[in-house]
Amino acid sequence: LRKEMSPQMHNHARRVIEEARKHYLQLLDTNEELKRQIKGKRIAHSKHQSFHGRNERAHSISLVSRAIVGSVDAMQKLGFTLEELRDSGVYDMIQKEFQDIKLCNKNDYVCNAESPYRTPDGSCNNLDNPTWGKCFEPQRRILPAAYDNGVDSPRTRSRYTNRTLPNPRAISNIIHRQEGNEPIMSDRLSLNVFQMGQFLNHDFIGTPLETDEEGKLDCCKDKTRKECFPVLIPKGDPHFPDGTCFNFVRSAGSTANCRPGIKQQQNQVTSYLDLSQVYGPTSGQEESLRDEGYMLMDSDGALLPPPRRNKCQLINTEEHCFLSGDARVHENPSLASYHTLFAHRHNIIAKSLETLHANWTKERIFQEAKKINVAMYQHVLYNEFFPAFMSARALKKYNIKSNKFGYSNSYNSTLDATTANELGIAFRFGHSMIPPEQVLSIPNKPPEVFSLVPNFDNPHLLYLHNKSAPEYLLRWLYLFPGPEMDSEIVPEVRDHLFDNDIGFSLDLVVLNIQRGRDHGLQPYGEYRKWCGLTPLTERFDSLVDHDENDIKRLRMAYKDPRDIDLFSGLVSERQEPGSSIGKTLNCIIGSQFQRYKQGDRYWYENLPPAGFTLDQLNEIRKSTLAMIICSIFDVDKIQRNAFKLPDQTSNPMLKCDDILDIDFTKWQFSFEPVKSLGVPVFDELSKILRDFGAF
Ligand code: HEM
Ligand SMILES: [Ca+2]
Repeated sequence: LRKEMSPQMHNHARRVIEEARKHYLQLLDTNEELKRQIKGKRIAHSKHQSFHGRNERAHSISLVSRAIVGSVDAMQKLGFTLEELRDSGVYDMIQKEFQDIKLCNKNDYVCNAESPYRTPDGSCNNLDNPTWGKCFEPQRRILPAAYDNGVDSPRTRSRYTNRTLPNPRAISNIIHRQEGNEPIMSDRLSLNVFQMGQFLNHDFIGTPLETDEEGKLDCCKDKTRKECFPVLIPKGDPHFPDGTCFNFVRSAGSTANCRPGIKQQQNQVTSYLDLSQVYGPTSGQEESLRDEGYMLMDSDGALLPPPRRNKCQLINTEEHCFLSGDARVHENPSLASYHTLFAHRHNIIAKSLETLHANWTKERIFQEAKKINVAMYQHVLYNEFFPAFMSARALKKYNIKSNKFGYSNSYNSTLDATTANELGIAFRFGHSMIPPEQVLSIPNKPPEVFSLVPNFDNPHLLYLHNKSAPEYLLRWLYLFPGPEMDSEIVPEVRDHLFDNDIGFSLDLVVLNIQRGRDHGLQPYGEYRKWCGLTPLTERFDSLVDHDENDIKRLRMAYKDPRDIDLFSGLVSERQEPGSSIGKTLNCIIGSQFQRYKQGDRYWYENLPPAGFTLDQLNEIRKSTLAMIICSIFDVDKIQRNAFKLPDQTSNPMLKCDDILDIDFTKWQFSFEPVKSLGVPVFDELSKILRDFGAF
């Protein structure tokens, strides 16, 4: 029976909502972006402020989302269920109250269905749902959220026993501590799996944090603030002194048309695999990274260009930070070398196109080069990267590998490619593959080894050897093995993450576990069920996909296996035969990457005008990471598959001269994007008709 809401209650609801609006808009007092967003209403007492290191738009969206979720929470506290609030018109009242905020009105998309090129922000990829996969939208969920209060507060208790969940640092110490002096190394995979993994995740997810007016919060001081979820370090910690605390700031939310509901975390990058980490996830950012048809580089064309303001750790006044499509670019030097690689690759493609087409506009050169660059990257991911560590069973089940011939015919406009919240935690499995060092591998010289810790957020290594370091870092990434995917995490990120001069640091594992709880994610066992694997019981022998040693550690950390946090459960899983990761991880990764493929209208194997002619597609299909590296650096030899270690029989070293680049003459004839006609016209119609065969 539906609970009726009395008129008094309605009035009360209105007051609660107005209060929420007022409260949060006051917080926005200093927010320039939001002031632009509020039509016709001026907020008083504006104070000029510069916003260090945060995306203003993401912040505005998160504040509006807080006001809306806050209203829902306040009403729920009065004893109404979410269904009752929806059915009794309270949701409509909330939505109306926020209608004048432009951020809440996203129904005005005019999509060009014939455009051969993606939008930078991912809008209009799905023509029926133009915001699917767009940046600043809420993350998708695989399973419903399990917030303590049902609306937005972190999950802190067992849903089975109601006991408080174990402390994340205690879990980290018990399950994720590295036992030996060195991590266990893979005998199959090169470090490129680690580095492509991090580079790739910055393409599909970027979860902004809640911030205060200054853009910095001290949650160890202000423990009770709504934006805070600090982690107290248990007594007797082997690394951190007693009584210390990790400053954990909660993730920011997003609004989805300001529809009232529970908190959903925001994604401030595009979900699609569109190299948004290179080109930027908004048209404004893309514009600032461009040099007409080319990508901007630094003054001698070797490294990425300088940003307007340096915000990374610089140790040398002649050096600068990097302007890139993603602010995380200098997280470690080998990541920056990947960004450099793909920016250079764009320019090589642009040059080839310009040579073929003197009459093309700069815009067309840029867009076509970007389209080819993204296509090659997608091909490398799905045919080299994933097959290197996923199981053959999962590759098949989730339709990961590409067709050998013809178009893929797999686009499904009902499949939402928006990144799942759960993937943002699950894909951190790569944290167990982080090496403790960064190495410059120079031919015929001993390797130059640098500790990782002083190189977080510091681009200095890239400048070494006259800026040839990106090449030497990459040489290290393909010639050397990476740490095995397992539950052990190197102390460089488990004890020394972002170590500063005064010895303050973080534990990446703690962030992973606490982040999952912050997002209200359900525990590991629930995702096993979703994947069709055997459910967990209160007995530890129900962990059938874990080895004895890992079960021992899990048992020490958790009272009940059903409470095991998603990150810890996944990285400690036994590897599926023929794969470097376990069954549940294969399932979560496979199902999302199927969406990135089949839910992307611009997937490179789709029909033109979004895709390519068959001749062009067949060229793209020759792409390998080795080919891309050979085309940019002065490398003599490289193994065929750069994600796997060289092996005389199965993965031989090849001369770069023998690895042919794609043949750009196939772009002699291309779809002409003519907007005024509303349909694409062709450079040479007969050629295209032959390609299509069927037409
Ligand atoms: C030296 C290497 C790396 C460092 C220092 C690093 C550090 C970090 C940090 C500090 C965060 C934010 C944690 C939080 O507050 O919740 C993060 C998030 C993440 N990391 Fe890493 N990471 C590294 C490599 C990798 C690799 C190799 C992968 C995957 C193969 C990966 C996947 C992720 C993912 C998916 C997220 C979530 C991103 C988001 O939601 O915005 N990371 N990492
Ligand atoms: Ca993207």
